[in-house]
Amino acid sequence: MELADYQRYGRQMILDGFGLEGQLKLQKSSVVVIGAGGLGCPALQYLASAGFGKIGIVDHDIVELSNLQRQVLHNEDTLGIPKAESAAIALRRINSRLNLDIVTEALTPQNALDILKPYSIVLDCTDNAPTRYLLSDTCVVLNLPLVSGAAQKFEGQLCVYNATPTTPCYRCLFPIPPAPETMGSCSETGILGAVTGVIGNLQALEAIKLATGLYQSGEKPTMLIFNALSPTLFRTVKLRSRKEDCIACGVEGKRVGSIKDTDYVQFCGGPAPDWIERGMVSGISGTRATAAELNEAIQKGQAVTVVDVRPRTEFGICALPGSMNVPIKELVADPSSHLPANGDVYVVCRLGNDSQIGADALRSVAGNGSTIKDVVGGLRAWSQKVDGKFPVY
Ligand SMILES: Nc1ncnc2c1ncn2[C@@H]1O[C@H](COP(=O)(O)OP(=O)(O)OP(=O)(O)O)[C@@H](O)[C@H]1O
Repeated sequence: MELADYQRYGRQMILDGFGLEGQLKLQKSSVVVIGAGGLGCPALQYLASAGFGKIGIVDHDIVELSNLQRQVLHNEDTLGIPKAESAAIALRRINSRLNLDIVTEALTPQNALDILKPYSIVLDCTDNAPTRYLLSDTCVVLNLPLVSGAAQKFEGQLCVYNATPTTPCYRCLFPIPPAPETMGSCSETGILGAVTGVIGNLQALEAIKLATGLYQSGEKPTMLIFNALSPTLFRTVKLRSRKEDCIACGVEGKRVGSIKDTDYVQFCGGPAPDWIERGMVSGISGTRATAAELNEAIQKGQAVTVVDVRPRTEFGICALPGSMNVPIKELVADPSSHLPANGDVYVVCRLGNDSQIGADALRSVAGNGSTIKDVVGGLRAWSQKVDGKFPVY
C-alpha cells in the first residue's frame, strides 16, 4: 500500500473485522463486472472506490441518451462511446491508479471462459436470460462466486450464486428458462433509476464482503427481493441448497455440455437479445428483414405495406410514412381482417419483439407465396441503421 492509501481507505480500515488485513485482501482481489448499465455503473463506482486490485468491465454497447437516467458513470460527454470506456473514464477520476481491464465486446459462449478466468469474483449486471445462464455455467466451471442483480420497473433482486460448495448456481434455481414474454428489457417495461442504484450498490457490497472474508452465506442461501413501493422495501426468500442433480453444478455429473457449443439464445427460447439483433445489418433471409432491407425495398419502389403493431399512443408519437397501425392485440385477435391485400408486408414495432408475433399471425391466414416479414430490431433499428432523425423514445 502507498502512504496515501492509508488516508484514502482509512474510514473502512478502522472498521472492526476489516482492518489493514481487509484492505490488503481487497488489493489482492479482482472482480469483473459484466454490463456497465443500470446495475453495473453503481456497482463499479463502489468497487473502484473500495480499492479492488483489478477491475474488469465488459460491455459491447455504446452510451445513449436514454441511459443517463440511471447509468450514473456515463454523461453527455461520453454519448456514443463504448460504455466500458465511458465507465473507465469516470472511475479513473475517482482513482487514477486503478487497474482496469476493459472489454468492449459482448460476453459470448466463445469468449466467456477466457474473459472470466483471471478474476476472483464475477458480477452479473446484465439484462437478458441467455447471458445469465452463460455467466452461471462459466462461473461453475471456473469455480467463481457470481453476484447476480436484476431490476425492472420498481423492483429488484439480488442473489449470490456458487459462493460456497453448497450454494446453488443459477440453473439450480431456474432449470427452465423464464418464458421470453416475461423477460422484457428496461426499455420495454420501464425502470426507476434509483432502483438499479439500490441493487447495484448491494452487488458491490456482496463483492467486497466476499473479497475480505466478511461474507456469510447463512444456513440456507437467500435471495433478496426489493420493492420500492412496499412499505418495508426488502424481504428475503430462503433458497434451496445446491441441487445434486443440477446439470451444471450437481454432483451427479456435469451434463450441460461444453459452454462453447451451447446455444444459450436457443435454450432460452426467446428472440435474440438486441445486441445480437443489432449486429445483423444485412442478409436476414426467410421470414425476417433488417431495417436496411425494408428501406431498400421502399427505395426501389417495390409494392410494400408496412404494418406497425405498436399501441396507438406510440404510433401517434412517430411513425414511418405510409405505415398502417394495427395494435398487436387487435391483429392477433383477428389477423384475417388486417391482412393487407397487396404487396410484400413488413411488420414493425418499437424493438422487434411484437412484430414477430404479428408477422406469425398474418402468415397463419395468408396464402402461399405471400411475403410477410418482421423487421429485426424494430423502429429503433430503423433509427440506428437507416434514418438517424427518426425519434427513439
Ligand atoms: N452478453 C453481454 N455482454 C456484455 N454486456 C452485456 C451483455 N448482455 C447485456 N449486456 C449489457 O448489460 C447492460 C444492461 O444494463 P441496462 O439494462 O441498464 O442497459 P441498456 O441495455 O442500455 O438498457 P435499455 O434496455 O434501456 O436499452 C447493458 O449495458 C448491456 O449492453
